[in-house]
Amino acid sequence: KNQIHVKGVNYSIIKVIGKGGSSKVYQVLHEGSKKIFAVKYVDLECADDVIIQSYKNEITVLQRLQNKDPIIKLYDYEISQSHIYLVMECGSIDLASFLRRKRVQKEDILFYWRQMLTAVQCIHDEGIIHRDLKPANFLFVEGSLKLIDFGIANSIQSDRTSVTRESQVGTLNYMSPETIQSSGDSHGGDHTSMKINCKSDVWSLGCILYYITYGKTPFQSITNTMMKLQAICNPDYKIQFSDVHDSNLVDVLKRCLVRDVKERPSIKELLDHPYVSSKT
Ligand SMILES: Cn1cc(Nc2nc(NC3CCCCC3)c3c(C#N)c[nH]c3n2)cn1
Repeated sequence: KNQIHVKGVNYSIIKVIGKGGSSKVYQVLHEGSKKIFAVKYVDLECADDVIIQSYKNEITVLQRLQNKDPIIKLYDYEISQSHIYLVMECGSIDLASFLRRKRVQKEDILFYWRQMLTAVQCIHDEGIIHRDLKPANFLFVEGSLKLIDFGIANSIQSDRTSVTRESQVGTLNYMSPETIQSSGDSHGGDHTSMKINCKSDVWSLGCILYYITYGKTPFQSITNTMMKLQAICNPDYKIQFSDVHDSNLVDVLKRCLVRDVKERPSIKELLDHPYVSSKT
């Protein structure tokens, strides 16, 4: 069957964009308007109440953020006992796939950085902290980067047929030291403030900017998971910052990748940083 019905509206499947454990994202055509959409399908058959609630929370937040430009548009959705369908705007490519394909021109780095900061600032303003930001969470829609999820429900990986799937899902390369350490005390120990918790997303954004700038993430070369986690948390493990054309960019990277949360800049401070504010 190559048709999807959501709230009685017919969509013809064009292709599968990505699939995760129990979810798929399709590129579809709305016959009536001849418009292209993305439909995210979640199979709830083997989902427990916690998973179902996490998807409902993600939808609630997505609805609440609809008036913000850097957030993916949700046009319609359907929740039943067995499935969830989300009809959303369709992007051209996610940032992870884009970065795998080509190196970013140095003059474009600032453009992407500003858009990522603005998108994450949107969710922080709504009291949402992602905690698992990576390139696959950002999507190009008509040339601008938008955030497609908020780290509430579990994520999806792109449908890459190649066996060597260096999947972005579950990658630790963008995880902040405090997230790694706090996930230890499972008795919900994040008594720290929202202000402090927002900094975890700043660390992840710094890792994404590092990847865009240098073509690899700060700890990518450490393949052993245990060793990687230790290096992320070990202040004696010095992250390398080779010089690039713009010393302001290196300064931004160094500030985002400070292990001490209190020393790490906020999104607001990063938007005021000379790298962002000194250019047009
Ligand atoms: C070639 N390509 C075209 C797109 N477009 C697109 N991908 C979406 N998710 C992708 C699922 C796999 C991982 C990467 C994101 C969504 C989406 C959600 N969720 C809502 N709209 C979307 N648009 C992506 N790659």
